[in-house]
Amino acid sequence: MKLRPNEKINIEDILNDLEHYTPRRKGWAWRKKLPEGTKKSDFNYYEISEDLKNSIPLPAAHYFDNLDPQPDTVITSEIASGRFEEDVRRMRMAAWHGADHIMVIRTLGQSHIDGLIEGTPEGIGGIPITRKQLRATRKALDLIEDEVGRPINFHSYVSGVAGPEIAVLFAEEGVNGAHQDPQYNILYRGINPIRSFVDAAIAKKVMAWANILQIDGAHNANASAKKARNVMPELLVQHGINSLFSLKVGMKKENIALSTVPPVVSPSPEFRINLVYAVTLRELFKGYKFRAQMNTRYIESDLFDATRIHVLNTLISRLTSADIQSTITPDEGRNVPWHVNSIRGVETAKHTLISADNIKQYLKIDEEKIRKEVRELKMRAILMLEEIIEMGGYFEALENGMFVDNGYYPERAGDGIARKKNGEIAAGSVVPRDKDYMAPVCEHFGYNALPEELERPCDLIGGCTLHNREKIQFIDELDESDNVEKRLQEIKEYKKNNLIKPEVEWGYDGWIQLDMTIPESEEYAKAAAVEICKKMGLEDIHVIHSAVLHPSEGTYLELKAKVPFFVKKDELELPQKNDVMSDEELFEFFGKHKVKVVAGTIGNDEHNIGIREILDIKHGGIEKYGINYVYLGTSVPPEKIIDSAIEVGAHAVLASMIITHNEVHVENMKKLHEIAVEKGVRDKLLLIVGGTQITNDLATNNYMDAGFGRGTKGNHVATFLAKKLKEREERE
Ligand SMILES: Cc1ncc(COP(=O)(O)O)c(/C=N/CC[C@H](N)C(=O)O)c1O
Repeated sequence: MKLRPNEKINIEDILNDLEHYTPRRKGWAWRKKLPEGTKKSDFNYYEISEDLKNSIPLPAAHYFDNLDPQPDTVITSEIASGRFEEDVRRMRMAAWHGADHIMVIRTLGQSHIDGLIEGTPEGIGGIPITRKQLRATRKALDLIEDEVGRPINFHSYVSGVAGPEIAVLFAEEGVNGAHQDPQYNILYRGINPIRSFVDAAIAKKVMAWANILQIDGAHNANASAKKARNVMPELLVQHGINSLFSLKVGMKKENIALSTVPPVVSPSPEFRINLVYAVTLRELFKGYKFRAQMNTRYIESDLFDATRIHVLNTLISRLTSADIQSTITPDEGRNVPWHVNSIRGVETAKHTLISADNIKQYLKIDEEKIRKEVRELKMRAILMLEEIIEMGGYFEALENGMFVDNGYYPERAGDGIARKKNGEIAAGSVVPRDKDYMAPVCEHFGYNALPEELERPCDLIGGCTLHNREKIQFIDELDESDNVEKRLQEIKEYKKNNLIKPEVEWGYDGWIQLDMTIPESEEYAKAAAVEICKKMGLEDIHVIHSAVLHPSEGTYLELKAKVPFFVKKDELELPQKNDVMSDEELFEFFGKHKVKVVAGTIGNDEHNIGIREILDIKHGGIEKYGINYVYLGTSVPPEKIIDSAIEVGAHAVLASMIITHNEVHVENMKKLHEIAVEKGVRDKLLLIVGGTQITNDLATNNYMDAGFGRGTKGNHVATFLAKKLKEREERE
C-alpha cells in the first residue's frame, strides 16, 4: 500500500488485516541532521535536517524557491479527537507540514483505566488505548512516513495503574515514545505512591527494551500550581527524581527527555523568568534530552495570543536547546483541537525554529548576568531535595504535602498536594514477591527466580509476546453499537455520492468557524452574532471567542456553527485557472524580449489604484519582470492611448476601466478596437483591459485580446503578454 498526494488515505485499507500487522521498527527515530552551513537556495543553514519528499512549505516559501527546510528539532503534534480513523487523516496533514512526532493523548485517559481494556467503545471525548487503535494508527503512520520521506514517531502515555500493561502493549505495537512519570500518577491521578513507583519500574524496563523515548511529567506542576513560577525549584526536583529512577531501571540517557515547559507567560515579564528555568535545567541535566512545550494552562480562546506564546517558547528553545519542540494547538483553550489548529501549531514551531537558525552565533545568553538567578534556583532545588531526605524520603515528603506547594521553596504556602504512602487508589496492592517467584517473561523488572542456564526467560514458554508475535491476542472492538466500522458505515453514503460538508475534526461534522466584528458591547455583540448566524440558516451556533476591541465601540467574535446541507462535488464548476508563469520564467522571457506597453484609465474615470498595482514593481507589477511602461494617467481618451502606443512602438495597451454604468466600459472597448483598426495597427497592438467588473469573457466578446478582473496581478498580465508575443514570434 502506498499513499499518493492526490488520493485520500483509505481507512478501510488501514483496517484490513490488522491482526497480521507487524510494526516495522522498534524505538525512537531522530531527524537526520545536515552539515553546518548547508546551502539551500541563497541561504546557509546550520540547524536543519534532511528535506521531506513531500511537504507543504511556509506561506512565504514561494518567494524563496519554495524552500521548506526542516529544523533539526523533532516537532510534535498532539492529535486525539476521539476517533482514530479521523485522526490518521490529520496526522497526514501534520506530517506534510513538518511534524514527525505524533502524540495521542486521551481525554478519557488510560490513567483512569485499572486494567487493560481490549476493544472498548469510544470514550467521552477520547478513546482508551486499545490494540486496534494503536495498530491502525501505526500502520497509517508507516504509509505517511513513506509519503513524506521521514520516520514518524508515534507517542502515547504510560500512566494509571494499568501502566505496566500499557508499556507492554506499546512495546508490542511499535509505539516509539511515551510519557512515563510515577509522580504524575501520584500527584494528579491520586494513585498510591508505592504502587506508582513499582509500576513505573516495570513499565520503564519494558520501555527501555523497546527503546521508547520517555517524556517526564514535571510540567504538570507548572500547569497545576496556582503560582507556577514558584514551583520552579520543585520542577528540577521532579525532573531529577524521574530521570535518576529511569536510569536506575535501565533506561539510556538519550531516551530520557525532560519536559521543559516555561512557568509563566505575558503579561508577566516571561522571557527573563522562563530563560532562567531553561538554562538551569540544561545545566543540571546535561546528556539528557529536552522536550520543550509551551505551558498549556495559559492557552485561552485567543488563537493569536496562543500563537505568540508558542513563538516565544520556541525562541527559548533556539536560545538554549531542544531536541523535541511540542506544539499545543492554539485552540487548546477552546475545544478538542481542530485540524487547522494542529497544523497551525506545527507551522509555528517550524517557522520559529527555522527563522532562528543558528541565532546563538549572534545572541548569546550572558552567562554572568544570568548566573546569580541560575545558582539561586539550583540552590533552592538542592535544599528542597535535602529537606525531602530529612523528612525521611520521598513518600514521607509526599505525606507532608511537599509537592506542588505554591510557596517559592524554601518558603512554603502549605497548600501542596499531600498523598498518603499507604493510601490513595490501589493502596496495598503491591505484594512482595515470594522467594520462588518466577515469571517466564522478558524485560520483567525485579526479583525473578529464573533457572540459571536460561538464555531468555521466555524460552521456558516458547517465547513471550516481546519475542513471539503469535502470542499476541488481537481482539477487535467489542462494542456493537460504537466501533469504527459502524462510524464508517454512517458516512459511507456521503462518500459514495461525493457529497461535501465542511469539517473541523471528523468527516461530515459540518462545523464551520466564522468571525465578525460587531460595533456593540460584548453582550450585545454576542447576541447579534448568534442572530446573524441564525438568519444565515446555520445551526448549533456557539460563540467560541470574543475579544473586546472597546467596551462600547466594538467586539470581535469567532463563532462555530453547523452547515445543515451538503455540496455535491460532481456539480461543482471549477473556475478557469488564471494561467500564470513562474517568476523565473517571466524574468527569463522579458530579459530576452524588450517589451513596452502604454497604460492608463480610459474615458471619464479617475480611478488609478488598480492599474498602478498592475504596473508598479512595488505590488509585483509588470515592471518587476522588466516590462517598460508609459503611464498616461487617468481619464485618457481612447484615441490618445492608441496614438501614444504607436508613437512609442508599444506592444500592448493596458486600459483600466472601473466605471461601468450605462455600459460605458463596453463602449470604450469598441472605440479602442475601431481606432486601432483605423490606424492600421490592430494586428500589431494587443488591447488589454482591466478593472473590478471586467472578466476575460466580457473583454474578448468585445474585440479585446484579454481582460483582467478582481484578484489578478502583474504576473497574470505579464504571463498573457509573454504567451501572446511568443505565439506571434513562432508565427513570424
Ligand atoms: C506524565 C503524564 N502521564 C500521563 C498523561 C496523560 O494524561 P491523562 O491522565 O489525562 O490520560 C500526561 C498528560 N500530559 C499532558 C500532555 C501534554 N500536552 C504533554 O505533551 O506533556 C502526563 O503528563
